[in-house]
Amino acid sequence: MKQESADPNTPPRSPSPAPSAQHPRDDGDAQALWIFGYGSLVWRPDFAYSDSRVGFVRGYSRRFWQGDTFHRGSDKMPGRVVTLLEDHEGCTWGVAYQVQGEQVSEALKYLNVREAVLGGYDTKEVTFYPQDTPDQPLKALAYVATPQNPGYLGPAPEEAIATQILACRGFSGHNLEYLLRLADFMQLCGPQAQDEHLAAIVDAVGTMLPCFCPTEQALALV
Ligand SMILES: N[C@@H](CCC(=O)N[C@@H](CS)C(=O)NCC(=O)O)C(=O)O
Repeated sequence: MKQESADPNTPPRSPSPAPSAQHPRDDGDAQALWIFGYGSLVWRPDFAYSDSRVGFVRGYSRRFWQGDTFHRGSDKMPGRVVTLLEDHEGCTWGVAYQVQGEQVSEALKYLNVREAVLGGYDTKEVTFYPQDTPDQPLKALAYVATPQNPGYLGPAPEEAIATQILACRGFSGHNLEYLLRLADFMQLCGPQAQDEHLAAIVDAVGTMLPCFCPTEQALALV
């Protein structure tokens, strides 16, 4: 191939090595990200993280308004899981997880499947207030199911939601486990963490459970 004649006084310029995926530019900009969980992520993050904080986000309320046909339900009997509803007066307690370096891509890849592909959730940036340092809020990524996603069920009376939860199960387990593990977390957060919607559903489940749990007498008739 004919070489272009170069100026004999100018040495050929060797291209500077571009940063590659294997050797990203080390300009001290280490990747770090906080991920806010307020439903199953509270008790089963299932991704590697470097740090975690209990705390809350303002301007959102948690609602069991997302249908789930995989983790806690089926196509015939969709379960109910939580999403965040924009609510100026709202406050939702959960856990923020810090992922760093390679944990970032691993966590996002995993959550994209678990939350977005299988769950219908979108990502949204929220401001998270750690319980211990509410004066030092953090930017965090949250997975929110909007009314535009096909699995969205929207509002229903808490008694109806409780009935649906009692009747459903999916690949991750019974929908009741999902409800009670979240209620357990809220108990641990202490009296300042209130969620009236969650408490009303737990109360409705407690009222209905005897009807779902046959007595010894009823079992004897089987
Ligand atoms: N995005 C919320 C809710 C997440 C959630 O509950 N997603 C469902 C997908 S429909 C899930 O991962 N379920 C796993 C399980 O139920 O164990 C969170 O941050 O916790």
